[in-house]
Amino acid sequence: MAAKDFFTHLGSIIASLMFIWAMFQQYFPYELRSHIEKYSKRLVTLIYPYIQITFHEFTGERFMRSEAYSAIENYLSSKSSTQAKRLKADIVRNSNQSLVLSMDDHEEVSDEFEGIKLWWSSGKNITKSQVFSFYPATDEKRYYKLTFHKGYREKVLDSYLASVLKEGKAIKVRNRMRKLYTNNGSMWSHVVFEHPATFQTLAMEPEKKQEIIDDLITFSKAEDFYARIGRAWKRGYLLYGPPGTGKSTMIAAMANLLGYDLYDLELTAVKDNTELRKLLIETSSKSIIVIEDIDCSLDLTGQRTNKKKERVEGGDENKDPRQKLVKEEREPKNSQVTLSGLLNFIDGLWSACGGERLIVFTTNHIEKLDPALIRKGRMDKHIELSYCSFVAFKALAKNYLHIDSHELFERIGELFGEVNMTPADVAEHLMPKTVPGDVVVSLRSLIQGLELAKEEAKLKAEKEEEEEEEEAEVKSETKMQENGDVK
Ligand SMILES: Nc1ncnc2c1ncn2[C@@H]1O[C@H](COP(=O)(O)OP(=O)(O)OP(=O)(O)O)[C@@H](O)[C@H]1O
Ligand SMILES: [Mg+2]
Repeated sequence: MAAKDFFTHLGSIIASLMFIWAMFQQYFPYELRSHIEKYSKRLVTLIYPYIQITFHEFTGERFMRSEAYSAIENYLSSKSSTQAKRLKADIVRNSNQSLVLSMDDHEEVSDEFEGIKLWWSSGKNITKSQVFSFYPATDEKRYYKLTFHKGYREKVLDSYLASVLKEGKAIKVRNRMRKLYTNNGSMWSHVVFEHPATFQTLAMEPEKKQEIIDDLITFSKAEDFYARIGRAWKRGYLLYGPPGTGKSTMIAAMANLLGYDLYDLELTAVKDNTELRKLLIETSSKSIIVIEDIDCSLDLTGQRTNKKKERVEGGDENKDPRQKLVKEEREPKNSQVTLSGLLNFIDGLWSACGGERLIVFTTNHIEKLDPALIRKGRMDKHIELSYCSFVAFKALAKNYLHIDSHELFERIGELFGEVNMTPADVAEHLMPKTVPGDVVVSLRSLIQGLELAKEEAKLKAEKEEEEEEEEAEVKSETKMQENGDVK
C-alpha cells in the first residue's frame, strides 16, 4: 500500500510538471517539444509500475448504465462495507427490501486475488454542461478505477476481471426481486414471488433433503461443465407422491435456494406446440419452469396420443411410436399441445437461447405417465415425496412448535409406524389452536388424528377383505354352476 501511495504521489508530481510544461511549451520549438513529451511519457510508465483500468458508469449511449460498472458495484459492496470509511446506502427492491452499501466517491478498497493485491477506487468527473438540463446528475460521471502492478497484467485481465464480473452478476441475481410468472394463453404475466418456504422448513429425511440441495447447487455452478460436454444447461426434476406431501412447497424452496424466477406453466391454457415453444423461448435465464400435475394437465400418458394417431392412421399398432410422434408434430397448428411437442422442448431445442433452467414436473400418479416423458436425460432426477415419517414429523415439530422432544413423541412415533399421514395433515394438527403455542394441545390433536386414521384404515382393510371374500364366493358359485351345467 505504501509503495503504491508513493508511486501515486510521484505520478501526481509528474502530472503537475507536465501541466506546467503544457503552459510553457509554446515557447519551445516543435521538434524539441514532441521529444520532451515522448520521453516524459516513457519516464512515467517506467517509474510508475502500476496499471489502471477505468470503468465508467455510463458508456456509449448517454442513459445506458454500464453492465460492468453495476457488476463491480455489487462485487465491491461487501468489501466496501468492511473497508471504506464513507459509504452510500440504498434499498434494493427485493423481497427483503435489504440495504445495500457501496463506497462513496473518492474512497478506496483493496482486494486480493491468488496472491495479487489490487485496489479499487471510486471517483467522479464533473463536467460543466453548457446546456440547461433537468437532470443535473448526468453531468457527474462516476467511475471505478482498478489499480494493480503491471507484472500481473495477464492474470488480472484474463481471470480476475472475469471473476469479478461473474460474482458481481451473481450478487445482483441474489438481491433482485424475483418473479412468479403465469401464462394466460400464450402470454406470461408476473407478480412478485414471495413464498416463505425453504429447505430448512421442508420436512423430509435429512439425507434425502441434503442430496437434493447438493444436486441443485452443483447444477447452478456447472455452467462450464455443461458447455464442455455440449449439453444445454438445464436439469429436469420429477416430483411425485400423494397430495399434500410437499411437492409445490419443494418447488418454492428450490426457487428460494437458487434465487431463480418461477414460471408456472398451465399447459391446458396453451393452444398448441407453437404457442408452447413461444412461451418457453420467452422464459429468462435462471428460472424454474413448472408444470404441475402433468398427468391432469394434458393426457400425456401416451395412450391417448396413440389412440388419436390410430384414428388418423387407421389404427396401425405395429408402427414405431417414435414415428407416430414425429408425424404428429406436423399436424395442423390448431391441435393441442402434444407429448411430442413437450418432449422436443425438454430435449433442448428451445434452450438454444442459453442460460440455466430447471424444469419441474409434479404428479400424483407417476405410473400413469408415458415412460418417454420421464426417462433419464429428460427428467434427470425423480424425487418421491411421501407420507410423513417420524423424522419428518420431528422437523415439523421443531418448525411449528420449537421443540426437539416431548414425552408424547413416543406414542406419535409408534403411530407413524402403523399409519400413513401426509405432512400437510400433520402440519394442520400442529397449527396454533385455541391457545396459540400450546404444545400439548397440538400434539394431542395429532395423536387423535393418527388414531382416527388408523381406525379408518383398519375399517377400510376389513371392508376390502369382506368384498374380496364375497367376490371369491361369487366366483366359486359361478364355477360350481358352470361345472353343474357341464355335467
Ligand atoms: N414436507 C413438508 N414439509 C413441510 N410442510 C409441508 C410438507 N408437505 C406439505 N406441507 C404443508 O402442506 C401444505 C400443502 O403442501 P403442498 O401444496 O406442497 O403439497 P403438494 O404435494 O404440492 O400437493 P398436491 O399434489 O395436492 O399439489 C403446504 O402449505 C405445507 O405447509
Ligand atoms: Mg401441489
